[in-house]
Amino acid sequence: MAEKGDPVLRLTGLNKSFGPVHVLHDVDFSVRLGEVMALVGDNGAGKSTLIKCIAGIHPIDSGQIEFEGKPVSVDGPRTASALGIEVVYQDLALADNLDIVQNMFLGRERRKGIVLDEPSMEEAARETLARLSVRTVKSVRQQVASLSGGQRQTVAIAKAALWESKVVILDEPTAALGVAQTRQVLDLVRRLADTGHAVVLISHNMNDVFEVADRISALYLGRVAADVATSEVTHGQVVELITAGRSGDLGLAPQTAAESI
Ligand SMILES: Nc1ncnc2c1ncn2[C@@H]1O[C@H](COP(=O)(O)OP(=O)(O)OP(=O)(O)O)[C@@H](O)[C@H]1O
Repeated sequence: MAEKGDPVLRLTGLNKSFGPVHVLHDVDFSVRLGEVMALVGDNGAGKSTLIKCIAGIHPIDSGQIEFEGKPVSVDGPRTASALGIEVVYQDLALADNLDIVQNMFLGRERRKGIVLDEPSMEEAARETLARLSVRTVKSVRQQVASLSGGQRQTVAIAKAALWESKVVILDEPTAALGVAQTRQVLDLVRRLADTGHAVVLISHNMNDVFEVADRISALYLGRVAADVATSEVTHGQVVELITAGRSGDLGLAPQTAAESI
């Protein structure tokens, strides 16, 4: 049984090209249970490509993916889900015309015989929201169309946490939110890690990153420019890593700072 602090997902020497375009170069990346790992990088650095490789959407060209210490082949989104990897994409993929319970169980409904087991799904949805201390949602039977941006993000994150997931990848979860809603979502991101998940947070917002991340992995033109503890770097250094692939006063050569776990 994996425990908090254990490496759960580890990628080594990952390469990915689209035709002649070599997007990811020998990428090493890992995340542990109980930690928030920020994945940062400029537009086009390869963040989305990397998470899509983890989520089984893009096949990798070379490299290794280990899950709970064992090499795995993530050959499709179902394989990723079965391992316990969930991705919350920016568009959230929630159905407006359905309520929170229906959204959280969409495509994975529980049945009792031939009918849907509504009480059990409702209870599980409520429990998950309570476990994550979500108080902003009044009723789990509320239509998603009636929720604010922050509440929608909360539901999408709780949905990812519902499925015995171990790794939850969040793509810019605060991008469209105001100050108060950002605060709620960041608190939720932290609680997700504190309740034992490994969280990967893609963000362009340095305040968010410094507020919730334990570690930062910076991608620059498809290469890992640094993999460092948040406490060991400044905002300015991370901005340099993102924009120049290195930070003079940090003294890190690409990938030499990657922690071995
Ligand atoms: N399906 C594809 N076919 C060809 N090239 C692609 C494909 N997907 C991504 N790329 C290229 O890969 C590079 C990395 O893109 P990616 O979307 O992974 O970056 P990103 O770091 O997520 O950027 P952003 O912050 O803008 O979302 C870009 O040059 C992009 O044009």
